[in-house]
Amino acid sequence: MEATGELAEPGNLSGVRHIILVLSGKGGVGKSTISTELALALRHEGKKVGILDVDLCGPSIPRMLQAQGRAVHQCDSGWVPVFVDQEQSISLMSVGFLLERPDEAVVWRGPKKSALIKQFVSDVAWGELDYLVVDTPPGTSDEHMAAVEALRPYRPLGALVVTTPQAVSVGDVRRELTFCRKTGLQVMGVVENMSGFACPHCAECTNIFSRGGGEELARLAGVPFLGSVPLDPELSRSLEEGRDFIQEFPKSPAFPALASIAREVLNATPALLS
Ligand SMILES: Nc1ncnc2c1ncn2[C@@H]1O[C@H](COP(=O)(O)OP(=O)(O)OP(=O)(O)O)[C@@H](O)[C@H]1O
Ligand code: SF4
Repeated sequence: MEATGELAEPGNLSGVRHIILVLSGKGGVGKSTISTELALALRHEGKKVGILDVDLCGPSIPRMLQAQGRAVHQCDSGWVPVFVDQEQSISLMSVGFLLERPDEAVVWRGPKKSALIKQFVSDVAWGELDYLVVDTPPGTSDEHMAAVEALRPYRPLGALVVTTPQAVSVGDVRRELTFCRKTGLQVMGVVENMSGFACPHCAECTNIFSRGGGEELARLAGVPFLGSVPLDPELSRSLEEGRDFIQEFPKSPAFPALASIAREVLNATPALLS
C-alpha cells in the first residue's frame, strides 16, 4: 500500500482538524493508556477530541474512560459517538459499544474487521474536533491497513509510536516505523512507556527494565523523542476506575511526562498535519 497525495471529500470527517494514530509493535506496552491520557491532556488544553478505538479484539478505552455499557445511537448523518464528559469535549467510538457483553470476544476474519473500521470512519458523526486519536491493536494487522486506507484519503495522518524500554520491544517498534514510512504516516514521535517504577511514597524512580531504548530508537530513526512515562500506580488505578488522571493527579510521577507529550503534540501538529 503506497501513499498518494490526493485528499478526498471529507464527509463525516469535515470538522476533524487533525488525525493521530497511536501505534506499537508489541501488545500491552500502553497504547490505550497513552491514547486515553493524550485525549484527556488535550482536553485539559481546551481542545475537542475524538477517540476511535480500532483495537477490535481488545477494546479497553471504554473502561478507561468509564464509558462501558453506553450505547451509540443513529442520527441522520450516521452513528453518534459516546460523549464521555458532560461538556461533550471527548467523544468515543469503539466496538465495545456494539457488543452485548463487555467481555464478549470479537472472533472475526480480516474482511469483516476492515468493513467495520471503514464504517467507523465514514458513518460516525464526529462533528467538530481538534484531534481524532486512533487507538490501534499491536503490530501491523488488517485493522491498521483498514484504518490507514479509510482515513488517509481525507487528511495527512500523524503517528505516535509507543514502546517500552527493553530491546525486544524496541525491535518491534522499528518494524512499526517502517510501516509508517511505507504507508505515508508522519511519525510525530516515540513515547517510552513503563520507563522505570515511580514509588508513590518517596518519588524515587527505579529502573526495573533497561532504560533509554525509546530515546535511542528515536535517535536512530531520526524522529522526535517525546518523553518517558514511568510506571505509576496512581495512573494504573485511575485507568482501572475510569478517572481523569490529568485532572485529578497533577502531583503524580507520570503527570509531567504525559502533560509534556500532549504539549509536544500540540506544538508539532500545525506544521505536520495541516
Ligand atoms: N505508565 C503506566 N503506569 C501504570 N500502569 C500502566 C502504565 N501504562 C500502562 N499501564 C497499565 O498496563 C496495562 C496495559 O496497558 P494498555 O492497555 O494501555 O496497553 P496496550 O498496549 O493498549 O495493550 P493491548 O496490546 O492489549 O492493546 C493496563 O492495565 C494499564 O493500566
Ligand atoms: S522507593 Fe523508597 S519509599 Fe518506595 S518502596 Fe523503595 S525505599 Fe520504600
